Amino acid sequence: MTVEAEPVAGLPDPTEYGFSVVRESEIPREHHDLVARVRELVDAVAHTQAEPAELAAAEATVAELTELLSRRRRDTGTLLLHRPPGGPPEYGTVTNLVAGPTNAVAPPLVMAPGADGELRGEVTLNGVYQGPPGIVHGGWLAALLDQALGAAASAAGMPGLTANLSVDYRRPTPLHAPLTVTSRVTGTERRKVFVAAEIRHDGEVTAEGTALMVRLAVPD
Ligand SMILES: CCCCC/C=C\C/C=C\C/C=C\C/C=C\CCCC(=O)SCCNC(=O)CCNC(=O)[C@H](O)C(C)(C)COP(=O)(O)OP(=O)(O)OC[C@H]1O[C@@H](n2cnc3c(N)ncnc32)[C@H](O)[C@@H]1OP(=O)(O)O
Repeated sequence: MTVEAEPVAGLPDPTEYGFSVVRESEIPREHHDLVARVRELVDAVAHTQAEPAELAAAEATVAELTELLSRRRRDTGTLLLHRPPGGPPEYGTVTNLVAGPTNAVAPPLVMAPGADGELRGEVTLNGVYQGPPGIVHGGWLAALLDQALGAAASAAGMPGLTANLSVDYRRPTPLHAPLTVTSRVTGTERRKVFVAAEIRHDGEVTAEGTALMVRLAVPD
């Protein structure tokens, strides 16, 4: 494959384009703790068989908390700046659906370089991510792969948007079980970055995907 793309030497400062940016270290520990609790809450709400009066009491309590937390909100597009040791700075969104540290819907998936030059992450999904009984929803697996694929391009200094994504589901992916996600860049051509990723359970590939990421064009 022709190698014509070059890593983005220095992305422009996103704040110059109207983005808010937070560093990972700026998110208080208490916010991480709250997100972890809300993840448990989402799972509890999904599975509860509480009595109607208990449900009504819980609803009132949650409404109060929502009001409290909504008094000071971040911009939805706020970027999270991650500075991996030895790698280029990477931007994601702080509320990214798959990896956002403040998004209680995100498992989250954290990808980091492995010994073999791949990106690697571990994730365990609870019943909130269910499709068929006991099995992870295929759309969610596609989301995990998309994130891992985008992260591979970003970690190589070539962040972009997914232009296309192809997923093969090889085996049912179990809930409540540790999953390993791996991804890497397989080739580049002008602004096109070709990437591949896998999800494994117990060493066996349950889903794999390839994507074309088109590198961000730096605005004039
Ligand atoms: C300003 C400072 C910013 C700082 C950084 C900020 C943020 C960082 C952002 C993100 C990166 C970080 C991590 C995110 C990680 C994961 C998140 C998951 C990924 C996503 O969730 S992402 C959302 C879903 N995604 C979209 O929302 C894309 C919608 N879409 C478009 O925005 C355009 O469609 C685009 C940009 C894709 C291309 O548009 P474009 O105008 O820039 O480029 P163009 O069309 O010229 O294509 C160039 C070459 O790609 C070929 N090409 C294009 N499309 C193709 C296709 N489908 N199949 C085969 N080839 C294709 C052409 O044929 C040409 O090829 P060739 O070079 O050979 O001529």
